[in-house]
Amino acid sequence: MTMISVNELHKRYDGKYVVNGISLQLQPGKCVALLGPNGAGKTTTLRMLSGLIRPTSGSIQFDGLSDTKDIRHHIGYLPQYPAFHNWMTGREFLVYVGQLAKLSKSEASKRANELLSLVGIFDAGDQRVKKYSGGMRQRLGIAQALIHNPKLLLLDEPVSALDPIGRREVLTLMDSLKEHTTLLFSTHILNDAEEICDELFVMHQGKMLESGSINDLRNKHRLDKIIIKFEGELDQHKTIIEQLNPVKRVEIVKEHLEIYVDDLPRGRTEILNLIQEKSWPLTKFEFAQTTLEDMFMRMVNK
Ligand SMILES: Nc1ncnc2c1ncn2[C@@H]1O[C@H](COP(=O)(O)OP(=O)(O)OP(=O)(O)O)[C@@H](O)[C@H]1O
Repeated sequence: MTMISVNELHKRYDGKYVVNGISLQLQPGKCVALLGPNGAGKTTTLRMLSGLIRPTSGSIQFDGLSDTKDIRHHIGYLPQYPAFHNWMTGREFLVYVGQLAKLSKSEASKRANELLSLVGIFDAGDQRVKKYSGGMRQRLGIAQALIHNPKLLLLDEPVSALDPIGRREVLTLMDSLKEHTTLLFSTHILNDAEEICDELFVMHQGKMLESGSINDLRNKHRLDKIIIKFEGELDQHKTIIEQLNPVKRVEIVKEHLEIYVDDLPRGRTEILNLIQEKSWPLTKFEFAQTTLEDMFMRMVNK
């Protein structure tokens, strides 16, 4: 069964498509990261999924429902920059949000207690929000998003603004929430995605570049490379190496040549033969593999 199914979603601002035809499916019980550099269109996508803004075109189906009004009851959303009433205590804030979500005062109060303990700030429940650390504020933000017991939790860059301690606290909390709800969160840091998720959507310039399990994507982007270094100029050597058959691409990185090959044994033999034939003054010859990180960094730096 699919929890949310998105087809050819577009959003246009000022004549420009900032989300440009993305399709995705989210299964219940999963934790999925929406990964992309700044400006990729992650926030816009999450806001469309949460029903806060309307798509220019395309469809979003939630559990078979097609009306965006219905969707909102099932979705909890934490914006990138959540706003709190700083003069309230954490508990007062959650009771207030609970009442906005149409809970009675006593239900809201019970729910506030449950959530304060779920997100690990029960002891700080009677402190004013203005005294909270960044990590505590995000945890309160997550509690707020869970107030109506949503089936799907959307978190927009929940750890990006936090220091390492806050980041750790919130990632640990998110990891534990996976048992209760389906989780989709945006980030521009692959490590965060890998730490708690099994699946990735990779966005860039409004498009979905990749999607799938982190393991599958790792295997897909694993390419062998040979790193070599010579004394002297590299440009000429690069051009000659590029002519070899097993060589797919050559890059100059920090005075090294990085040679991507699709057949490592053949690539190694042909490159070594060439070096010998030309008597190039070799100072380094090393093997490595590209990773998902490399793919992401190349994409971001394009
Ligand atoms: N309301 C708006 N009006 C005009 N342009 C917008 C609006 N909202 C977003 N954009 C533009 O859409 C593009 C995508 O923005 P979005 O915030 O969705 O990206 P993002 O991947 O979440 O990036 P970030 O991590 O920086 O928030 C950006 O170029 C942004 O300037």
